[in-house]
Amino acid sequence: MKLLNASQIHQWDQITIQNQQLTSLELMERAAKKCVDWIVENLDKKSTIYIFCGRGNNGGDGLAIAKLLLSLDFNIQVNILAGEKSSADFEANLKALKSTSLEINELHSANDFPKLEANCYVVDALFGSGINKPLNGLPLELANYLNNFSPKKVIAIDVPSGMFLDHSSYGNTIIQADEILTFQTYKQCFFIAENAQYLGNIHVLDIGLDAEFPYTQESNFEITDANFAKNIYQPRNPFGHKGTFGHALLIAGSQGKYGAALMAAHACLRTGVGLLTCNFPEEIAMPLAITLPEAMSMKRNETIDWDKYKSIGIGPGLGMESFDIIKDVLTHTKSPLLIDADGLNMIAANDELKSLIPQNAILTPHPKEFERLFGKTANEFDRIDLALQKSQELHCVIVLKGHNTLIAADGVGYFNTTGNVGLATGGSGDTLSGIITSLLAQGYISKNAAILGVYLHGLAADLALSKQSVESLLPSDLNQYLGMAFKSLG
Ligand SMILES: NC(=O)C1=CN([C@@H]2O[C@H](COP(=O)(O)OP(=O)(O)OC[C@H]3O[C@@H](n4cnc5c(N)ncnc54)[C@H](OP(=O)(O)O)[C@@H]3O)[C@@H](O)[C@H]2O)[C@@H](O)CC1
Ligand SMILES: [K+]
Repeated sequence: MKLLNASQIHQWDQITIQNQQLTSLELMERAAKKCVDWIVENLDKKSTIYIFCGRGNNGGDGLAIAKLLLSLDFNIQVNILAGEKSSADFEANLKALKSTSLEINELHSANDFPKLEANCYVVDALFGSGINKPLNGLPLELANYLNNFSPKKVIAIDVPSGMFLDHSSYGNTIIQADEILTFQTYKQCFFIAENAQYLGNIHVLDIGLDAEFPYTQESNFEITDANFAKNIYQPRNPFGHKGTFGHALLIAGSQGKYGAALMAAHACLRTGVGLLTCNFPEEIAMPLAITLPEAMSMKRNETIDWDKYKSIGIGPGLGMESFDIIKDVLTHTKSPLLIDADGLNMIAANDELKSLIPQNAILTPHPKEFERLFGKTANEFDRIDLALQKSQELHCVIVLKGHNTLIAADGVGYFNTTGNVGLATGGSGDTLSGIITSLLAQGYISKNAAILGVYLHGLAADLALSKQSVESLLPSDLNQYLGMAFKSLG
């Protein structure tokens, strides 16, 4: 699913109004009704709901919500920012609300802020997709007031006020949401870790916007959900033999980091590779044979037959002392390549190695490794832009690992939607390397191996939560759930 920017979302609104022969006020009513359905189902009617409205259409939504809640006998209190300028639909809803018995509190200064009851709810309808500058003045004071109070829940309408949809809000004040009721589609800002503290649970409400419009739009960003993964999944040929599913070579492990190599190998096997050869330190050849008898092994300094392998994965637990082997691989490989961890760190420290990265290689840095490779950026949006730029320059795929891992390929960024914080532990990346190396060996093109690998890795972690908690989850647990993750694609 494409992620649209703020201006495209605004156009989407207009196209829907045209194509469905609606008024914008009717569309607003539809949006408000969806929010109210959610509120009725999820909030405790006994607690007061304080609704804070700006004077644009986000504020208009807030007023339309207030009108509906009033008709359902919810206990509400409505506050609007004082000001001259307002949208037509805001004015129409204000007029309608003023015709009821409800008293409306106008906020001219901080003295007008209501005293919030303990255990109340706050609906944040100050600014939505029309935000065009950081909060300042009275809205800023209000945001600080609400953030300091901590009501039972803050429900943001469309986006938390103060958050830009498609560029960085780094360092700005944003109203902290517990629940976000967003219209029709995810917004790019929801996938950015620097916004994490302001984002709560995100609920996408279908308000029936024009179904065709997103397909007519150019976008540099997409999200990879179940449908996306199903489309790129290649079901296993029932007549296949071990040669059909590729022979992978995994070059990993060093003293003190043997586990990384074993975890990568295990995940590689569980992802369906036909054959796996492990180039691991000699001292773990025996533990490997005992724990993963399906894997073959070779010595670290043994000559590699470059024609033999359908994919090579290098890096998990490799250590920084393996310069010769990474150089050898970068120079000679004829197979699709995945580079992770110390493989990346050695490249970052050496310009010659950097110049040898082959086309279509998959690089899987975490943010620190990314910084070592490509430099520091002022914020996460810039880092993502840099990943897109570097993936084009180097003709490779960059998997920027994080809460919503981004796969940068061909100038497009794909945000992954599976996974949980249980993955934030040593070994997760090694498991991911094994999975992607396996998919490469099975003939997936680099971009699809990276997208599907990241998706399956996250999904296995989500499925593992049926038995584990986000605290207890171990990367090696994922191997047991890769089977279920694959089954969900069939
Ligand atoms: N898309 C859809 O499908 C649907 C959208 N709907 C709703 O419409 C919302 C978008 O509404 P919107 O365009 O009227 O903008 P909104 O966010 O209310 O801002 C209003 C004005 O505030 C101002 N302003 C900006 N930043 C500021 C700041 N920091 N401090 C102070 N002022 C600031 C700025 O005016 P300016 O300052 O430029 O004069 C801006 O024009 C959307 O989020 C959703 O809730 C639904 O109703 C139906 C379906
Ligand atoms: K809002």
